[in-house]
Amino acid sequence: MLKIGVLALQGAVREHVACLQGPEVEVIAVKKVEQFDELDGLVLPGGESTTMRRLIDKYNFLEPLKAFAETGKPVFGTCAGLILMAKDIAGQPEGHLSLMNMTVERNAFGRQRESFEADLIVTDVGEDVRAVFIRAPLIKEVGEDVEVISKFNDEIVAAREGRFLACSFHPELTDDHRFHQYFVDMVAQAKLEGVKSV
Ligand SMILES: NC(=O)CC[C@H](N)C(=O)O
Repeated sequence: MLKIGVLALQGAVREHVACLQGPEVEVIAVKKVEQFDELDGLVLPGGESTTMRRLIDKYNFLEPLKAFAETGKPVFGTCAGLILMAKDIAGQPEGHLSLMNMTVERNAFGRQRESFEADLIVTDVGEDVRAVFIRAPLIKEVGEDVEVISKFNDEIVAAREGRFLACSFHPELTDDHRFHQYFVDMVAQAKLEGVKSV
């Protein structure tokens, strides 16, 4: 049985829990730092990244989150979660968790396109993955070790760097669970291989 946590400070927590739950996965809504110890993988949901960061600081989650990522266990960030994972955020002095070597731009689609849906090709996931974008960020630049796994209109909307996965849309808001299955497979693989020693 794999144990996957969803950071439950703010945002689309319930939806991720529903998508991940399955015969091989126990899902835990993470509300206390002590819960990190039992997890094999972690999802950082969409929501509002500045609010999430405020709550991360308020409840002293920053160091435990970084420590969890350091163990080499997989982390998956969607939308605001992707923003939390980026090393650089355009227009801001520094990133939050700074896990992935990429620069993101928040609210990159402008007011006219606050939310929309599209079918995307996602490497190793599918050719017609339904993606819901809500005040979505874009990945403007990636470092060498980052694999771009999906683009929309030539702009990067999903990427993977080793055991870190991120997308700018909301796979948890559709009935298409292939993106979550891809992450579950990453978690299973990492558990099999063992985590990196810190
Ligand atoms: N749906 C989302 O998660 C939107 C992210 C939000 N625009 C932010 O900057 O945090």
